[in-house]
Amino acid sequence: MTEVKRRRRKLKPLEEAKQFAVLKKDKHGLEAKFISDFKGRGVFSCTEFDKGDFLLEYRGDLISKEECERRQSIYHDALKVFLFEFRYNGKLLCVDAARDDGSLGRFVNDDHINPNSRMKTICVDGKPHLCLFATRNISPDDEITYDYGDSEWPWRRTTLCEVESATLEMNTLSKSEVQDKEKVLVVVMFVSVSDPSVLMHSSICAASEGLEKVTPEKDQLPFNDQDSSEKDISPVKVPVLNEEQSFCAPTEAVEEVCKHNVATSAISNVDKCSQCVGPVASMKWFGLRCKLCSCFWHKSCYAKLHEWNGKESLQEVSSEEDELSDEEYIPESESENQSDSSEELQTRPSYDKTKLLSYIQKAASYKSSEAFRSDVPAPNVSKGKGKGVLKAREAACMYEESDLLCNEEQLIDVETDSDSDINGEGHNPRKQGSEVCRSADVLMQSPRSHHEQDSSEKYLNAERAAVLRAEGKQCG
Ligand SMILES: C[S@@+](CC[C@H](N)C(=O)[O-])C[C@H]1O[C@@H](n2cnc3c(N)ncnc32)[C@H](O)[C@@H]1O
Repeated sequence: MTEVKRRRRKLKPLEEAKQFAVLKKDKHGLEAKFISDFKGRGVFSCTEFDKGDFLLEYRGDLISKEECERRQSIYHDALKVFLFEFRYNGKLLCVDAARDDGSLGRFVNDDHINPNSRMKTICVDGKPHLCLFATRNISPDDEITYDYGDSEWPWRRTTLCEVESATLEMNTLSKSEVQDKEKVLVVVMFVSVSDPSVLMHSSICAASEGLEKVTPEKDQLPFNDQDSSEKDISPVKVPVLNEEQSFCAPTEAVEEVCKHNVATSAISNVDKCSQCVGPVASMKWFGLRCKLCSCFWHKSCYAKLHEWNGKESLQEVSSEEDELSDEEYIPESESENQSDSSEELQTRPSYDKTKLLSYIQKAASYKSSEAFRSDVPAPNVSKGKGKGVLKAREAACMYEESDLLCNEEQLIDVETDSDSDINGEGHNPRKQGSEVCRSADVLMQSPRSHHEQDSSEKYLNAERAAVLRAEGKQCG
């Protein structure tokens, strides 16, 4: 909070205007707000929480280590930050929260000095859920933070020593400039990484060294009693992925892997154009998003990149979007889900429709009953199996948090130690893959009702997930 308040005083008018605009609010007294271009969004309390209270779940697809690595290789850097790797029962797993499902867990920032919460795993039906609990009393307006672990995260490099060496290297700043704390941040960003957006590129490798086991009151848990099976997990010592793997994401590699399938989209200002890494000022901007790899571009940048005649396609998008230029500032602060209109373009540079269709068909032909919650009916599953996938997801989205059940003794610290295998279980990717994919859909619930969510966006998300599954062959 201190940093936030300090930064707030020095903000320019536009920054000031967009800072702390509420982006999302949940019903449990938390909300996501934009903090700064440097830190992005964060989660803030809008009520009192007591030490030990459950705060939120880090929701997303529960995937295997192999699938995590695969997604890392195709994801845009801005999405990699949502891959949360942890060790559970001797297995390396990952929760991928890249898809914005409306939940707030994906926006919680790191604080290794004075965090106010801690991540634990809660076992439900043998599947881990990452849940955040308050480690001290939290007041309204406090930012919720936890310790991402003992990696050298770039944003932690704000010591004077680093700044001084940065100054020497750059040989451009005077001593007095370095003493300005506001500039210190910029210097560190500039020296630590050549591209500031790389700050958003690291996977979260959760560490929980020295964490004690916590047993909260039953009513503090997001789940009710069911299927108690306590897991003992050793603490983390090494991050699962080293920085090189986590931070290395050349655009060229993404280009090679993905035959982009772009759609016009309202894009959050923390997501930058893959080509020019802009814009820096808009709250939201209109551009193109690849539905497969989730790269973003200005239309003009994309056109240049692919020698594509953007104008031709622009005629085919909705008139509402025609009125907006690429970098146009959109003053309203709103939930991304609400505003993310994804209208597919008719003309695409390298879109292989047959291939995409075959991916979706492959995905649909998986045992869908296994791939989704067994207790979630898939109403009106008719015609194409692809549609069935969508319906099942919609049904899953209707479930509330309280529909998931868990015993209080199922609470376990999150750890990412790759050395230990407590239960002596061998790593079985295939079995694990099918297990985790089913579980992934348990986790894919939205706190909003399915009526509130834009159905076309949900379809696109389901489609993208189907493509990812088909490519990964993890859910067979
Ligand atoms: C899971 S995301 C958290 C939400 C993120 N702020 C956003 O707006 O999407 C992790 C990313 O947030 C940023 N972040 C987290 N903690 C931070 C901190 N203490 N200072 C600056 N940036 C931070 C980093 O870019 C990191 O890669």
